[in-house]
Amino acid sequence: MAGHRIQLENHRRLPVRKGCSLISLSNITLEHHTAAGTVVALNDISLRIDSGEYVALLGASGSGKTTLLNVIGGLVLPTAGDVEVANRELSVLSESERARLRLHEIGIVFQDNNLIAEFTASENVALPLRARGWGPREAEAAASQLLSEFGLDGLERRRPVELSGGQKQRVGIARGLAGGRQILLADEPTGALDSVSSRSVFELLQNIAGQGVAVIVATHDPIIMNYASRVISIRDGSIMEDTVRVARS
Ligand SMILES: Nc1ncnc2c1ncn2[C@@H]1O[C@H](COP(=O)(O)OP(=O)(O)OP(=O)(O)O)[C@@H](O)[C@H]1O
Repeated sequence: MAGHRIQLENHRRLPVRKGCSLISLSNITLEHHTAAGTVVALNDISLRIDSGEYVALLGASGSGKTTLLNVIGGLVLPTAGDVEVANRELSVLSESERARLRLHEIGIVFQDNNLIAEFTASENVALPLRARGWGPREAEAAASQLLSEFGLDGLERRRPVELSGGQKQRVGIARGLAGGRQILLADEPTGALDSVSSRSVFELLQNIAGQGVAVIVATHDPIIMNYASRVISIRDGSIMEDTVRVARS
């Protein structure tokens, strides 16, 4: 589906404006205390990410990429430092308030896409909308619209097992954005894909960022360098390099 330009008709158009701070991390440290000693997963990370940015987090295995996504998504709280996401300071929110913030503002996409096997593509995408209290018809209509914008016309009623790896990832991304979330976090979204499907997914994410969403992708896949607008290299829990770049795609 390379070259398919999404319009995100169904996406909140405003107030998502390019260049507004959506994520702000100040002096974040995250330590794990294990029987074998303390592991410093993140070490004094400060970072601001704006709407419309397409950020690639690159680093070796164990460098802290997933931990950083988890901190931004409010799935774990840091040992020290402040995290502000979509104008909310995460440390003062309860776990359920953070879950609610994710439901409204933060989509998360994983390597194995985490789609519910028994649900159709549109039911999977409708899930977060139903959780937000949308009626079934309204949610499924919005889901179908989003799937169509993502080049999945005609596949709405298929179950995950009846979709290719790339199609499943598109469904997962559509679910991540359903309802107009402003932030999309993706952890190795192309880890299980061939290079053609990987390009297509990275291009889709580029288009999504072009609509004002802040897209942050943790990956080992160098193909992302052709698409991301900013590359952050992490080593041993610290930012080694943070480069804003012009995508070449
Ligand atoms: N629950 C935990 N307990 C102890 N150490 C942990 C825990 N979770 C992660 N770590 C450690 O924190 C560090 C960062 O892990 P993280 O999963 O963020 O790395 P990563 O860059 O995402 O790796 P990969 O590319 O392999 O997914 C690693 O040293 C890891 O072993």
